[in-house]
Amino acid sequence: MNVTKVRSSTNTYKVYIGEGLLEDLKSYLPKKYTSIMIVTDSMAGSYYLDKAKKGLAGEKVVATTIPAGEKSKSIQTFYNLHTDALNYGLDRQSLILALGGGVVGDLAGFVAATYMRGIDFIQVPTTILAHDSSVGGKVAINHEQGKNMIGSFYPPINVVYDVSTLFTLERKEIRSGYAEIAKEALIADRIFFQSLMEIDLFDLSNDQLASQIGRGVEIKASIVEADERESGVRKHLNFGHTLGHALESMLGYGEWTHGELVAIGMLFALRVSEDVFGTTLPYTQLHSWLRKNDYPLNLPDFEVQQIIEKMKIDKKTIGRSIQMVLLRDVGAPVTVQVDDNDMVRYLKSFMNDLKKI
Ligand SMILES: NC(=O)c1ccc[n+]([C@@H]2O[C@H](COP(=O)([O-])OP(=O)(O)OC[C@H]3O[C@@H](n4cnc5c(N)ncnc54)[C@H](O)[C@@H]3O)[C@@H](O)[C@H]2O)c1
Ligand SMILES: O=C(O)C(=O)C[C@@H](O)[C@H](O)[C@H](O)COP(=O)(O)O
Ligand SMILES: [Zn+2]
Repeated sequence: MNVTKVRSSTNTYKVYIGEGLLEDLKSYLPKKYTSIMIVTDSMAGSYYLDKAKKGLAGEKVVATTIPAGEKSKSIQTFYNLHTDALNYGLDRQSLILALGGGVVGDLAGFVAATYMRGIDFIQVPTTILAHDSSVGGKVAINHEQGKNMIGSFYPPINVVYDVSTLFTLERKEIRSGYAEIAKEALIADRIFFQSLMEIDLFDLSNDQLASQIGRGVEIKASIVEADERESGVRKHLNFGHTLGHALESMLGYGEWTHGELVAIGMLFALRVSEDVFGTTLPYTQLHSWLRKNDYPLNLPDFEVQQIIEKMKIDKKTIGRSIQMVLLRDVGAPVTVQVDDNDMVRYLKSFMNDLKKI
């Protein structure tokens, strides 16, 4: 088992990564709770809820299941979970346990952050992408107008990542998770990035998967420890997200996965970086790898001005000015303000390039 410690302003928590951890889930709880409410979704729950309950044998456990998918990161589901917590009689000594991917983790974490002004929660991620979402304490729900617009920084008390859950993931979810791993590599580790570009996502060994997730978690943990509240370097974890989040919201949440759109956002950010810094970056290499692994790159036609308006609804925006995370080089990210006129030009040229290949 691999254990990474993450220091936050309110607590230090551990990220346990290993196989079969669900079977002994209880041993990762730091104390006795009056009750535990497991929040899961219809897909993750169908595979792993019974296992998680068994791993908590002897505890007072209740469970609530939300519909699978990004649309559940909504104010309505958030409210329903508060109602469930009240109906189940959760008190300030209760625990919320998020069993699922980033949707469950972000949503249940935000419920924990707000229920009775905050109760403990534990992340039990079951997707590859959730190596990113379960670490760092960003919890949120979406607003119709923008991603993660309603939320908080609220660290978990621990993260228990049973990687044996990952073998039931659908292909598009493997792709989605690996887009965030590629992001971590691009902003922090050139050698890691090159090694990723050699893998076939649908022919991964257990060891490859565990070590690549482990490296992703290391990178994420070191950045969030340095800048928990995103006043500086944490913005780099948003590489690819300025466009990615805009597209997610324009496409209506859930038709495309988060990672698929972050992947397109990263290609765009590489193109803009090349222009801004007059350099050559691995755009073509990333593009070929995305194609080889069947990432969808066929965006519908959007008005460039509409995309720009959406990009402005971003937490990095200052005034009305778009801030993008760019790369001076692989492993050398920097946040840069991009002028609207330049953005029109960049987007038009990028959308044309995407159509050509
Ligand atoms: N808080 C953060 O720092 C952070 C970081 C990255 C992404 N996010 C958020 O995470 C969300 C995306 O997370 P996600 O990609 O995990 O999506 P998700 O939670 O919707 O999971 C993807 C799909 O996989 C299913 N699933 C989950 N575990 C499974 C398993 N083991 N086997 C089979 N199917 C399984 C789910 O039911 C769902 O249908 C987005 O909302 C994104 O904004 C947050
Ligand atoms: O942890 C972070 O910081 C990130 O930016 C990680 C991103 O992968 C993630 O999608 C995050 O939820 C985006 O945050 P937001 O503040 O742009 O909503
Ligand atoms: Zn992300």
